[in-house]
Amino acid sequence: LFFMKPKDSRDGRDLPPSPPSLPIIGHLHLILLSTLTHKSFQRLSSKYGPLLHLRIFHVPIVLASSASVAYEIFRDQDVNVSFRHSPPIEESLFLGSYSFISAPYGDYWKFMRKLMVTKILGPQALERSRRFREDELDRFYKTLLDKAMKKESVEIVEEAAKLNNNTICKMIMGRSCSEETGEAERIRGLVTESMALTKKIFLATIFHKPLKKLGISLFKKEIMSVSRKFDELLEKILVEHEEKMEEHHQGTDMMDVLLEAYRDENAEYKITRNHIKSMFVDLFIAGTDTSSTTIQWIMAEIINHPKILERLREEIDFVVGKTRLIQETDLPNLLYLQAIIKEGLRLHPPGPLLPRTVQERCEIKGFHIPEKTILVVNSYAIMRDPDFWEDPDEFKPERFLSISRSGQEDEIRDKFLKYIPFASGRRGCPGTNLAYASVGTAVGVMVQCFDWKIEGENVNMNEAAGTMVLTMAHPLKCTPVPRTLNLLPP
Ligand code: HEM
Repeated sequence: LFFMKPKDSRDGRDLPPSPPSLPIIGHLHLILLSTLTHKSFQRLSSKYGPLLHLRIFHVPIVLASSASVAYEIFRDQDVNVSFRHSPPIEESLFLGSYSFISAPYGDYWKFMRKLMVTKILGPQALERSRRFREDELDRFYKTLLDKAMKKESVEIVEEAAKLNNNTICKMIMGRSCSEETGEAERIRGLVTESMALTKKIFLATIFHKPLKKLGISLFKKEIMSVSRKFDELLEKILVEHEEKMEEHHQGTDMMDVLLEAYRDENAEYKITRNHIKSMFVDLFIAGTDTSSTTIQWIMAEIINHPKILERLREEIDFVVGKTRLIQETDLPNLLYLQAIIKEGLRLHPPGPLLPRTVQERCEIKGFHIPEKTILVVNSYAIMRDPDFWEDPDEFKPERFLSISRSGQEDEIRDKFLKYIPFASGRRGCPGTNLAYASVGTAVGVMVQCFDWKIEGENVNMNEAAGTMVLTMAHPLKCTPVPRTLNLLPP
């Protein structure tokens, strides 16, 4: 009975297979087997199959965990799975109804995505904002140098978060967040508070409908408090930009781009001030911790693999030399560094689970998926699948040197998608280019300019439980020792 294929009660068609469940809680006990949800899901899929139908209390979930299932989902059902569950607190700027991340696939999402790809995060826009990032990278290097001179240890994720946060601030506002007035600190604090809330929001999203009927609104107070603090800060920045626009100042930062769209009477979609503010909250949430945790994991892997570190340093010394700091424009010539970043993201994707909603009933791998089902793609399991990856749990950047540049096209032709740290399809990450640039230059500077001392033999690579972004259980702490370089002033 346990292994009988469950049927959709309405029309008797086959749902994907389902592991044994318990009354009331469904499969919750299986998901709680590990405190790391992606690992519980990985275990379930290796035991019961790559496409499963699960249930947590009354909520049905379809779990996808193989490269060929991912291919079918992102190629054949892309629009149909380009939806997320509606947000629990509509009026919040933070993952509420103004948010681009929470937006359903529709006119608003399409308008913003186009703006983002053409004017904010696309290659040409990134070229225009390159100098903002160079300034911040220089500041990052100087902070590390200062720590090195004082022989102080550095918590890598913390410094990387400051770098990414300041970079995004600068790209949004066209100026640095002021450390003196506490602006930078406030933004960092808000991002940390928001990240701590994302898991709660995910739970609230799943359970808010039945609870709302009982008059219970999960975590509303906490979510609205963060939203109000963001609102206050972003309104100030917005007004600052409007005043500059009135003085006919021609700005090039993200706020200028969105204000122009806001004032455009003929725009395809009329955005509001709340849309603008919410978009920046989205960028902070989606772009800060993801990149910082990736930098941390990659540094940990490199420190644990001295031969890889040595080879990377040789490459950087050869391509960049010892008289200037690595820059974004060097990255296309640093193939081993690129391979290291890809391998780091394969083993440690910051978003190991990709939650979507299936909008209309459809078929995947011949199984019936009812409308409005939550779909979870386990990118962690897919990128460690032993059927597709040799030594799947080993850090071996060389594997990406042998994969052709058109790796993803080959995958698509062969009808599988085995490398998806940035997801795929329409709702895939629009910040991919920025992420590769930020992670590449940060890791590059740390390897080019410093040796790293750790306490003990090896870095502990355990994953932290209870976070939405996959991060280290024991944050990497190490002491930089400056290398002998002859850096000329920029
Ligand atoms: C290593 C760094 C990063 C990784 C691994 C990453 C990964 C992802 C993934 C997997 C998704 C899609 C989730 C899904 O399919 O449901 C996503 C979405 C998104 N990412 Fe990134 N991301 C990174 C950095 C960034 C950066 C730097 C930005 C921009 C500043 C950014 C902006 C976004 C946005 C706005 C979305 C939502 C897209 C939508 O809903 O249409 N990400 N990211």
